[in-house]
Amino acid sequence: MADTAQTTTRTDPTDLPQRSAVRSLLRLWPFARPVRARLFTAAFVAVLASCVSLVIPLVLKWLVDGPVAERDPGGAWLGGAYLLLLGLAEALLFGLRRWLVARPLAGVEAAMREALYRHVQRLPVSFHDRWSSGQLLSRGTTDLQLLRMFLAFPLTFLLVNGVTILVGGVLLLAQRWSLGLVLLAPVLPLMVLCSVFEAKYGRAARRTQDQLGDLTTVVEESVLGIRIIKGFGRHRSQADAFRKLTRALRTSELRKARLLAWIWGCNTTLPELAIGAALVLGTLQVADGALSAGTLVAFLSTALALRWPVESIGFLLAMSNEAATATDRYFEVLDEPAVDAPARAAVAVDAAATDTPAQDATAADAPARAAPAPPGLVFSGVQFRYPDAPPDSPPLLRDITLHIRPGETMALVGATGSGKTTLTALVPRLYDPTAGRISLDGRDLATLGREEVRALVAVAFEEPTLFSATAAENVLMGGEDAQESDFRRALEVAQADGFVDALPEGGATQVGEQGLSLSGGQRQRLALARAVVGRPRFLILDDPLSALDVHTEALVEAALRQVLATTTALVVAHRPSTVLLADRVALLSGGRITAVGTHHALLRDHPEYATLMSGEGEGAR
Ligand SMILES: Nc1ncnc2c1ncn2[C@@H]1O[C@H](COP(=O)(O)OP(=O)(O)OP(=O)(O)O)[C@@H](O)[C@H]1O
Repeated sequence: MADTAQTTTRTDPTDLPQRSAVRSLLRLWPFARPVRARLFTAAFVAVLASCVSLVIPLVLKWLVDGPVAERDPGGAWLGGAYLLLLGLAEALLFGLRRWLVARPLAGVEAAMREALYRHVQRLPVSFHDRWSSGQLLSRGTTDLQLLRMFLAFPLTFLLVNGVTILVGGVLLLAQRWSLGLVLLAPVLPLMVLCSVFEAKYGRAARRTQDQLGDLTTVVEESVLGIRIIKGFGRHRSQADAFRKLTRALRTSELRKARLLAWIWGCNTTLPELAIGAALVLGTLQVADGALSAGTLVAFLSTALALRWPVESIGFLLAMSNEAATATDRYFEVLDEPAVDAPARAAVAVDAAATDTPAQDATAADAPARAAPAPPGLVFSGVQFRYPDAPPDSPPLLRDITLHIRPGETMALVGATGSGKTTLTALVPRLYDPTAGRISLDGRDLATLGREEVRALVAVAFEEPTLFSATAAENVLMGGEDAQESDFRRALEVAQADGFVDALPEGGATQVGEQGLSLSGGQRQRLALARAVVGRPRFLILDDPLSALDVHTEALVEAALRQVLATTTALVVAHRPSTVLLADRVALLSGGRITAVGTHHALLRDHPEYATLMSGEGEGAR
């Protein structure tokens, strides 16, 4: 996880490339496009409402210079009625705007969340190795909420305020240009201050949102690892880690608040000073008889009507910046290439990027490409290095050449950390080899799409992962078209039928988050049932019986033997009992397959294998 800090927890936003908030926000267009008609109508309605508010000072001018000056009560009532109607119209228009955007924007948020979730499912495992779950969670929740709020509020109001300030400025200049110039004097300095604010706030927002992601990771790990935390009494250290992050987040939030207070202060003070100066000048002009009282009232009412649009600009810019940061964070995930497509071209590129001289990789590949691969599961000159491994380290797997014939079961044996799990992970294309080729019944794995691979290959890992669903749903995940009879057969193979039937609602019983309401052995048996339910052509089992007691292991092995007889299987084995399920055994050592043969032949001829099987090698772990 060393890279996580670099890739996903960018707590130093100065490392980030300079970005334009507008360019970032424009990337939202494809999602906002379907509701563009509503968005534009809502913006138009809001502009209209704002312009209505600017008519109010003009009615006031008419009222003061007309009915009030002429002491005409009928006119004054009429003026009052006009003002009431205008106020009502403004309120109704703003209400209409809100109604227009609320529902479609909830839809935009849902569509973006769905797109993110779908994409995350399709991303390679190497992506998930690098990214912490908290960073993904915060992008799918808080960041998307920020985006919905931006589309609902700041996006419209930046436009509305801009138009209001423009129209108001023209009205001010038209009413009394000299006073208008006094009022508009702060516009330029405010624009400069706002652009400085925007740059600073953008960095602060990025830092905060990344820290929120880190915090989510800690909370999630604490919840999932609550048994370990309690078991080892790690409450205090966990709480310390949490407190450290919350303090860092608090510091960043305070910085944002300080910046906001600063721009809010400037946006309030400078216009207030200008209004004060205009009031003094205007009063002097009224006293000199150069200006009517009605014009001064209208002028000042217009100026006051412009106060909120000017003051709120800092706040709207802050929200827009947070939305731009949220957009960047969202697209950082969405821009990652998925692995649906066949990877043959990628393999060629990756091979060139490895430490192995290009001609070596090509040499290893060449025969495999020239001759069609035989049926079964074939590894030809396969090389693999984890993407985040140090660049000067040798590949974890080198020149793996192995042929598992159709219907054959091959056990894979090797010391801890020798790369057995990694080798098996290449078959369902959780990772792609950095060189060489794997073929399934003569078809190059790298030319198969994800769906095709899933249809051919099933896996059960040493660490069984279950989902918060029913026992049956967990098992049936292994075969889309599986029937009730397949389900029963899979349970029998995994010796899971007894305990599943004894659950309160049988197969329909919820197994709890990650299946934690079941024992380790029960989870492992359900995972095994999931692997065999779809009658896969190729079966990959990574030490699937490790959590079972000796008696259950013997029963599962007996049933598994029948399944293995009809499929081509690669089984990672640590114990002789599992090895005996296999027709032949491959010994993985130093990143290579150093021996292939029957269990007894290897025991006789290979001291390393004999040591591993005797359990002495395990002591070296
Ligand atoms: N996602 C990863 N990124 C980088 N290195 C990894 C990753 N997963 C495993 N490794 C490294 O690859 C090596 C082989 O790991 P692997 O899990 O394949 O071994 P194994 O033979 O299955 O071990 P065991 O028998 O203990 O299960 C280890 O040194 C491990 O640290």
